[in-house]
Amino acid sequence: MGERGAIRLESLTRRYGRVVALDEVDLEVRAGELLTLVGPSGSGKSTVLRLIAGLDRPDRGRILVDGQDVGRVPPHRRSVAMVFQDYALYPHLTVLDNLLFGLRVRRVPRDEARRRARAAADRLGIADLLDRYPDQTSGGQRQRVALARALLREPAVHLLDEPLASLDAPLRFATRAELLALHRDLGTTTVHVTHDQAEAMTLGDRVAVLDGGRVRQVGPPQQVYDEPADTFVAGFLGSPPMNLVPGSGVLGGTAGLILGVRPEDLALGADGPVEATVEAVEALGSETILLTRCADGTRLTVRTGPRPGVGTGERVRLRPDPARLHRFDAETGRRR
Ligand SMILES: Nc1ncnc2c1ncn2[C@@H]1O[C@H](COP(=O)(O)OP(=O)(O)OP(=O)(O)O)[C@@H](O)[C@H]1O
Repeated sequence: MGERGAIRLESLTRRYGRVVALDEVDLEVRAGELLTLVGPSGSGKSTVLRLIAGLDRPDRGRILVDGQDVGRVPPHRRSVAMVFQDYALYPHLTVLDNLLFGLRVRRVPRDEARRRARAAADRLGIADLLDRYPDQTSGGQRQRVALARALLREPAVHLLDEPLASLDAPLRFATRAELLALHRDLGTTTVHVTHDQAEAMTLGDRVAVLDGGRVRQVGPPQQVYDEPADTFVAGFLGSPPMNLVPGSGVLGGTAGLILGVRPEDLALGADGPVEATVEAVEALGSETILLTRCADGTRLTVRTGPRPGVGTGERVRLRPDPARLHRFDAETGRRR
């Protein structure tokens, strides 16, 4: 476990006409690691997965799996299983036959194939659905079937393209925990694409942030959150995003700088140095988001506890945590 499936992308470039989907991407996924890939729509996340799976070819650059250049290896020969958001199950086959399909193709003996399919179905809690057709199951169940099918291939690499995106919130939460447990047990190298902030923060050993076909930052999620490499990452990871204010504005600093402070690092208090007016209050139950505006027009988002006791139109004073102020270069956006 955990010894195979190391991936190395070297200067990977993919253009579609004039669109540069990936621009000289260098990225390493360690054997046994779960890496989450996040970024806005169109940033190139799916393209990374398709190239690793061999479903598409790069214009430039190399893909190494366990040190071997897989550029000329066809998809079915790559030890890679991909799970899509839309499951891609065969509608005319039962759940069991969907699970058996890949094993049959690989000529696994019938009894062994059935035994393995049942074991995977048990593992994912779908053992009582084996005789149903995909359209007789729920979205969450279908997702589990797709995951079970990927498991059965026992690949060196799992590629998951937003596998939880179509699940409702409670199911998503439960399935996320299951995915994590599964990864811990199997130790299969996994690249997980997501839009979801919570998945980005909790699922991976490391997170890679992609924007415009370039890797902006790679690191353990908490580290990327605490020390974003540039204003893009600062604004992308975290919800609501970090407040970014030009230097010499309400957060201090000097011209040529952009200062950043996360909503949870702005405390409400009578002696706070920043004065603002509350424009909107979002009570989320466990916490409250205040949208405020300073006299110079700067908008600051504040995250505070439930029932903060302030309403729309009220004046508040805010104290930024000085230890949690971020400084970026106004010109390059890079962290300073
Ligand atoms: N087959 C294709 N033909 C033309 N353009 C494409 C093709 N596939 C992807 N692109 C373009 O390449 C860019 C990257 O696409 P990709 O699907 O990798 O983004 P993504 O980050 O996965 O987006 P999303 O989060 O919306 O799925 C986009 O601008 C997209 O429009």
